Amino acid sequence: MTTVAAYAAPAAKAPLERTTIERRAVGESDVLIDIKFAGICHSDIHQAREGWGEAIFPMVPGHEIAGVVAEVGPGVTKFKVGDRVGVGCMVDSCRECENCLRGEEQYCLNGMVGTYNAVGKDGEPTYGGYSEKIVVDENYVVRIPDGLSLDVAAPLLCAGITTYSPLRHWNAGPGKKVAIVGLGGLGHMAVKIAHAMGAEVTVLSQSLRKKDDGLKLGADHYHATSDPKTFEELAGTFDLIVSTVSAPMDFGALLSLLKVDGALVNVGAPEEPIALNLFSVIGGRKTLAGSMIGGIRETQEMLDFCAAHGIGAEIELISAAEVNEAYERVLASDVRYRFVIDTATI
Ligand SMILES: NC(=O)c1ccc[n+]([C@@H]2O[C@H](COP(=O)([O-])OP(=O)(O)OC[C@H]3O[C@@H](n4cnc5c(N)ncnc54)[C@H](O)[C@@H]3O)[C@@H](O)[C@H]2O)c1
Ligand SMILES: [Zn+2]
Repeated sequence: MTTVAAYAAPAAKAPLERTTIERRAVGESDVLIDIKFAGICHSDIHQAREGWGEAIFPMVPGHEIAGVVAEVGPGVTKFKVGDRVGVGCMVDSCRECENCLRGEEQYCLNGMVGTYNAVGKDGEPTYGGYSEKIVVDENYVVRIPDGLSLDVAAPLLCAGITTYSPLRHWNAGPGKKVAIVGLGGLGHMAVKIAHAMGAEVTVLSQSLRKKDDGLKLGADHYHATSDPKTFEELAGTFDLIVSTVSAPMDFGALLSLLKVDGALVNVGAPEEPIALNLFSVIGGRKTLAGSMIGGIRETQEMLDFCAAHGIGAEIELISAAEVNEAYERVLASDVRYRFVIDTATI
């Protein structure tokens, strides 16, 4: 076991504070990673404040982890000391169910093991990336390509894969009109990735406040959802809409923007349910779907895609002591576009 410094929420809604945690000894197929950077995902805040239900405390959030391999177990074949690596939202799964076997471990029928706020196969709680080091089985670790700096790569491990996966699955690409709802951490990655895939990209944001940024990120069009004219003008326009909004939205209004056979894919995880009039999917044979992160193989594919297209996150690098302030700014939609903790400051 190794004692490492970390930032943890001691209880629901309590501010995060510096503490120490134990990491397990490096086992047969484990790698020990020196964490360099950890992104702050809105899911960290939902969980640290028990917005999704009862959680495990103390909680060390962080599932956008970028670092360097410091030690490998005797059975490790994929990584060596010094490799640049990432860890996302899961650190284990059953490896035997049909979903694990086809590389979609995020949908493990026996429950994936979350990077934090979960219990590992050893019966111990898992602790996430707001810490100096982490020990992870090599099968749940991905390689960060040389062309990507670790700081801008960290958010790809959740925000990147969560948007890449549905964009791929629903075939975003040339000739497709794709709308991204919400221009936060996930939304800004979705814009960059959909643009790189060759789609015609529209941002649907609450206001036009971030329009210049959105166009620079790769959007072709930018509209405010607070303006009723947006919904008149864009009715029946899109093949695919990806919603990244962290609060309940009017999904009926978004569905009206789809073409016949279009799909609205929600990746946002609001704490409250929504009400939906089902006539909004009947008319136009529309699909309302969801998507959760991506499998390990697809996460590697996404990192390679991002490196090939020169895509990293737009980040604001902060020290660990600034994490509570950063949470408030995320909640106030005041982030451009991902806070990343420099873990050397823990
Ligand atoms: N499906 C998954 O696998 C997955 C993975 C990561 C995050 N998430 C969830 O996705 C959501 C977004 O995460 P993020 O890290 O990008 O958060 P974020 O805070 O960076 O971005 C959320 C965006 O939603 C906008 N927004 C908030 N309230 C709104 C409202 N009422 N109307 C319109 N827009 C509104 C914000 O302005 C912001 O642009 C969170 O709920 C998070 O938990 C899901
Ligand atoms: Zn996340």
